[in-house]
Amino acid sequence: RPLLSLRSFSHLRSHENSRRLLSLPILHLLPNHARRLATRAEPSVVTSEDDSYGGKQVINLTPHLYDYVLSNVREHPILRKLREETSTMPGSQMQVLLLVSLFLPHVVEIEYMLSRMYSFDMQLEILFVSPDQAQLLVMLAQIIGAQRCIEVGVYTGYSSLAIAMVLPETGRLVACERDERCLEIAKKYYTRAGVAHKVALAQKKWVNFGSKMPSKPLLVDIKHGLAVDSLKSLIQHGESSSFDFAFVDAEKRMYNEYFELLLRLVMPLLIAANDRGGFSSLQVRVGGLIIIDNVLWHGKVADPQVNDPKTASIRNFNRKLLEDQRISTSMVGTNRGWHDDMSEESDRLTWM
Ligand SMILES: C[S@@+](CC[C@H](N)C(=O)[O-])C[C@H]1O[C@@H](n2cnc3c(N)ncnc32)[C@H](O)[C@@H]1O
Repeated sequence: RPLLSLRSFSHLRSHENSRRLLSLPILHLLPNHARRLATRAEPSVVTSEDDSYGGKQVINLTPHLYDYVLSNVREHPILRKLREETSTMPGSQMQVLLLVSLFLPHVVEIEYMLSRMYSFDMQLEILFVSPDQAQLLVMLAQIIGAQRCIEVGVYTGYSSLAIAMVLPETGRLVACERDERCLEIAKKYYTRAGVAHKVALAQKKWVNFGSKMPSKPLLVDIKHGLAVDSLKSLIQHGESSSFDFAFVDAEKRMYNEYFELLLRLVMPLLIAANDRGGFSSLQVRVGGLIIIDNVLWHGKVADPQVNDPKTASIRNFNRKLLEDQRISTSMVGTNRGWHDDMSEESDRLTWM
């Protein structure tokens, strides 16, 4: 019976208000097949509302089409195992973290507060990249010949494992994650896949950044295991301009801070020359790639009526990148997440 009423919502889906109805958390409570039915009536092609694009159409990834995409992904068996294990993890204990953090008097650092609150949001989010997104990440890393990578937001390690598996033996991935329980799972799979030696974990209290001198690991004090701490530590320990690839998938309101720190860490290949054959101040940045997940934020960034802090922050960040002359950017739509959760608009748009 609930199916019928939700199906009737789906006929109204193109209408703005009905869209919101379908985004209501109630859809999360439905079994997967009910969610699929509730969202099946979507058009398979979307046309830009702006006439100046001449009715430009893009394919809308319907559940059916997305299943087809997923059936065309190469996913390593170890990655599949990790995905299956991660998808059974409960998120229910996370609300408690938010409440506890609000009463901790010594918690003053903004990232720390945000990261506690993040745990609350995590219940509502698709927590890790889908196999098709991982395939794209990996391919981009391979195309640029990535050697030294940073991941901000590891969770149980799906995307970092995918990247580490294609890095050369000399390659290194610095994995920034504040949740030690998640990292335990990640470590298990890094070992299982034989790539643990390529991954340097930026954990609470200390971090092993042994990538420059593998036999002599460098120990750095990290207060909360938070990403900004870790990135700053890398800079302080002389690792600027030594990475070539970064993937950001952690606290959304810290995107700008992550980005600015990563710009210092990710390698600008400086082509510096002038017509007299010497060096000049002309510097051309080529080579480094920073990929940032979730820049559509469940479609909320395009809705002027949504102004919650996280949406506003991502919207400002997107605007800033568009205007930032230091970088080349591209917003790339990937998918809606591999979960069967069809209640949200795609948020997996990525800046590169
Ligand atoms: C979306 S998940 C990452 C998923 C992962 N990239 C993947 O696709 O497999 C985000 C992760 O970022 C971590 N995180 C959130 N805020 C953080 C912070 N301030 N510092 C470090 N990690 C953080 C969370 O604990 C969570 O595990």
